[in-house]
Amino acid sequence: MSSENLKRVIQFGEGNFLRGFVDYFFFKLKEQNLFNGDIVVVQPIEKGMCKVLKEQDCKYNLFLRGIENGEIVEEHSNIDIISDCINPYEDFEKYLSLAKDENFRVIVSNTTESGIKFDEKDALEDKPARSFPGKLTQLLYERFKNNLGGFIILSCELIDNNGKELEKCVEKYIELWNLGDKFRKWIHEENKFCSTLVDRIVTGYPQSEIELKKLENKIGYKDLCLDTAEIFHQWVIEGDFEDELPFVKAGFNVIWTDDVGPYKKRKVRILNGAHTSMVLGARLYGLTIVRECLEDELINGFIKKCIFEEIIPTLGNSNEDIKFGKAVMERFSNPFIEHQLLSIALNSVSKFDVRVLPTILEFKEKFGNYPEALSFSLACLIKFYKGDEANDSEEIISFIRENNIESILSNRDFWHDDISDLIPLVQKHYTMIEEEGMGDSFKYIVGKGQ
Ligand SMILES: NC(=O)c1ccc[n+]([C@@H]2O[C@H](COP(=O)([O-])OP(=O)(O)OC[C@H]3O[C@@H](n4cnc5c(N)ncnc54)[C@H](O)[C@@H]3O)[C@@H](O)[C@H]2O)c1
Ligand SMILES: O=P(O)(O)OC[C@@H](O)[C@@H](O)[C@H](O)[C@H](O)CO
Repeated sequence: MSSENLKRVIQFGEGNFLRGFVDYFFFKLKEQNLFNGDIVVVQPIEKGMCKVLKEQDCKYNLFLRGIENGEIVEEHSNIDIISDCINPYEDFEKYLSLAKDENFRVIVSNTTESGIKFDEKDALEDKPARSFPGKLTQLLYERFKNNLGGFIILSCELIDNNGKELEKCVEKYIELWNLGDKFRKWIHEENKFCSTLVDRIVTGYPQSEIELKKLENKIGYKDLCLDTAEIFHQWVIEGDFEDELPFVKAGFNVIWTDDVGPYKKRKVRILNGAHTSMVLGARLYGLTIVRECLEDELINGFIKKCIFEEIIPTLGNSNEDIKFGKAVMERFSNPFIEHQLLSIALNSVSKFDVRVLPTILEFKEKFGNYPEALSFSLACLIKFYKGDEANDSEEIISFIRENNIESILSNRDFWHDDISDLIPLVQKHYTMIEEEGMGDSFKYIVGKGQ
């Protein structure tokens, strides 16, 4: 393999997750001489970390820590796989010129759940288009006009069918901007939009001063892009590009598959579902990080009830689900990771709608009654949003603050379904929280059914 460093990957997003996951994968691949390229990062929105990253030569430290097979594993890498960071709002021509470099072969993105959206106000002449798919279409069109090959596009956003949804948005821009059938054909024949599922708890820049100082002492200087994460990782990718991207050969837990769906459902329902159903109540109860929840007997019992008595039975109780559930309990107990409840609590209404509510409704269908712990977590969500720590859109927060349980649960913009049948149970739990407090309420919920 040539020692020349080619620019091979264009990465939309410079956030903690991509730096703690995808960039680490490519860094390791290159270390093993299985990949001879660098990554160029594109900042997808106007404000971001590109300037800071560039100021430190696009290098940063990543600390991975956890327990594997009963052993403590700690890994520190000084990641230097990024060769440039481009802010298309400041240098659109440089951004567009990426399309002309034939060595680029891979596009990766993680633009959060809000990123893969079509915006009809975008124009081809915008410098740049506002949305991420708009920017991507501008780049792909430029590449097509230069008669070059297409890309393997790996979407990491935590939405259903991320790759297909991104392709649909590009299709809409082809219509809106009249880019023609030849380009459409090139898009579908030369490019592969892969849906993927990512899994790694990335806790980012340390929030506690003690933790920060400890890590800074290890590296001996201040790194504003310092990143922390667990050791565990899984990347399930639709397609098979192992020949070009030999992640499995490099020892990564990567699964090339025809269908990401079942893996995603398991991960979102169990891991993200457990996070979202536990953090708001645990925060009201006075805890700060995930590990404390596992160490607290009451909250530990609550999480177990959510995962093993409500979520996994709804999924069908397969051995794989049970194994994953047990692994999640271990991952949450990771003694090295400080995962802030408030960071998980961000935008909880939309997370609850996608990660928890489907289990509540399917449980009722399957077993005839609503799951006690998950329904209780909906009462906790409402109580939390009525307090002063909620972090969500102004519209959502004020609606919950100003309305009663009945109106909140009848709001179809939040829940996308008729969940009015849940009103009496959630009302009962909400009243219990108000009258008995969080501790006794958790005791009641955890004790029920034993
Ligand atoms: N942190 C984790 O443990 C973890 C694990 C798996 C998946 N994820 C997912 O990754 C996403 C990013 O997490 P993070 O920790 O890197 O957050 P972050 O805040 O560090 O980074 C967010 C990134 O998204 C971009 N972005 C934000 N809003 C956007 C928009 N409207 N359009 C385009 N781009 C936008 C930002 O520019 C930035 O690059 C989250 O949505 C999360 O669901 C996170
Ligand atoms: O990243 P969010 O805010 O969408 O969700 C919070 C956590 O549930 C999430 O980050 C998990 O830690 C992650 O999805 C694990 O792979």
